[in-house]
Amino acid sequence: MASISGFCSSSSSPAAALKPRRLISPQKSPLLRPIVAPRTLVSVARDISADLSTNSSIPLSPKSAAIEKDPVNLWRRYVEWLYQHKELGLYLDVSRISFTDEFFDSMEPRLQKAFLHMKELEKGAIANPDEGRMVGHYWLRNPKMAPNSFLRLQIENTLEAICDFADKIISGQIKPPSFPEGRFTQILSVGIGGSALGPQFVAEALAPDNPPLKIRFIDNTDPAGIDHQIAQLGPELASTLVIVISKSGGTPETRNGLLEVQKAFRDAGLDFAKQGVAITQQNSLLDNTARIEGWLARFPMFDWVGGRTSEMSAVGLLPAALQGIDIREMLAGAALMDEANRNTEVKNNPAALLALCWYWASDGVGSKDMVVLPYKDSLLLFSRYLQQLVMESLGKEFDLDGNRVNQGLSVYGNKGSTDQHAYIQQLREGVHNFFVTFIEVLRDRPPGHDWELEPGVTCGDYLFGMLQGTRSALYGNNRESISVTVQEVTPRSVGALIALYERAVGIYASLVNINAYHQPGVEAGKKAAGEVLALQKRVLAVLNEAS
Ligand SMILES: O=P(O)(O)OC[C@H]1O[C@](O)(CO)[C@@H](O)[C@@H]1O
Repeated sequence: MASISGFCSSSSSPAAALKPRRLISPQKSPLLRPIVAPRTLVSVARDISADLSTNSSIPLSPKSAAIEKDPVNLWRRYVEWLYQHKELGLYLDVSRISFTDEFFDSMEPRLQKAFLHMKELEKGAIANPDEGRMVGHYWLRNPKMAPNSFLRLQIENTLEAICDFADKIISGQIKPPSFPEGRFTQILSVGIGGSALGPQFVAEALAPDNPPLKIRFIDNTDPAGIDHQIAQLGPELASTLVIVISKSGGTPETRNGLLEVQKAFRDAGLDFAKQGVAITQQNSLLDNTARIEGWLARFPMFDWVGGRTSEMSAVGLLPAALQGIDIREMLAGAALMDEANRNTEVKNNPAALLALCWYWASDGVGSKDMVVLPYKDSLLLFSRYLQQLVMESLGKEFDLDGNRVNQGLSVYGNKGSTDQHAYIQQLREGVHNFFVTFIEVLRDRPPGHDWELEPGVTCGDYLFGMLQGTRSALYGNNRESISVTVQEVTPRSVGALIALYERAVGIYASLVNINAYHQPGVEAGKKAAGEVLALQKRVLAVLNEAS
């Protein structure tokens, strides 16, 4: 590709140069390995000075009895189990999940088996027997791992095409047809499920304050919602790029969204085809429609990428690139994380550690929900994104041997410290049916922008304090938690987070012996909806005949 502008270029992570304020130097602690999430140290120090054993107001279940109450032992557990990815600046603290050594030993052979499954998957095994397809989202960030050169080239060429197209749209080389002096200013993304959640999460997390193109989403068949999005665009409909995303190319909600938008274009006297872009599988209904109608562009969705793991395919990369997000950095972060997750030593494999914690916390049967609490506004949609990734993958009626297991792991969450003033009350004192994942971001603001709103205290210090305080208060009442810490929210760290959870889901599915890569339950709902619509048509026909 001739010219790749900033959003597609690869550069070294700004996190490398990060020096957050008021951080404890790791060198000051002889117990620490070279890099430790420095603010986490503050929290451990805080726990050492607190007598956690006096906080418990709920009788201990046998499992809760494993919760480490001695602050010094908790500290040792933290040091022993802390996972650090130095290049990514990512830390995983599982010390507040109280799995025992016996549990760990008993899971080790199953984890080794899961690693073999993942290896087979990456080599191109048919991992979705229902649909007879491979599951290759890992190849998207490391095309060399693709099982053959045809697939490798497909991935590389698509990435080049995305960068090239985004470059031309942003630079104004490709112009809106009825606006020859201007350039495209808006994206209207039409898609649902995996064809919306990743792009929504990434837009919220990474889009700059003034992106080259602003993005809006139609992700439902709610007429009022659709009207609202179109009304908000107003005259800018003329400079809107409409990206219709559907792997299957036949999802009814997405089709309806497309028909509604096409009508809005007709009403405004605009030629939709010249502003329409399709992301879908080759020869799908959507692909054929876009080809026959001569849409502005078409990008492929591969059959070996599932909707919920499609963020690093054209589904996520094209909208991100158009918003000025460095997609090569996202891919680099994901590739680094994938590499870490190929480590067969469990302690050094963050996805395996996560899967192990989920299994312990939910008894391997989903008995507890996963509450995801990012303490960063821009990560607000992470839990919503994870909801599909985790629940559509793990929520299965049968295991791989055909036994009825009704597996799953429920995910919900919003953000800290906002939720402190909503449902944390119940988490601390109410029904004990969850474990928490805290997502901590060390960087408060870009360097040079912070200020002290009280002597010695910034706004970000409050956020940090709320996270540490909530975690300690929950732990004091036998509520377990995992903490994931990143230096800052960058394309690289977001790519790494996505890859971390994708792999953890794959490993967990293997631990509980289910197929993570199909969604038969969703099909049942779609079929039932089709029957309702068919019935409505018959009723209308009868009424029309009668009148
Ligand atoms: O991209 P498509 O084919 O429109 O599907 C959208 C979503 O529908 C599902 O197939 C079922 O809800 C999801 O797995 C998928 O992400």
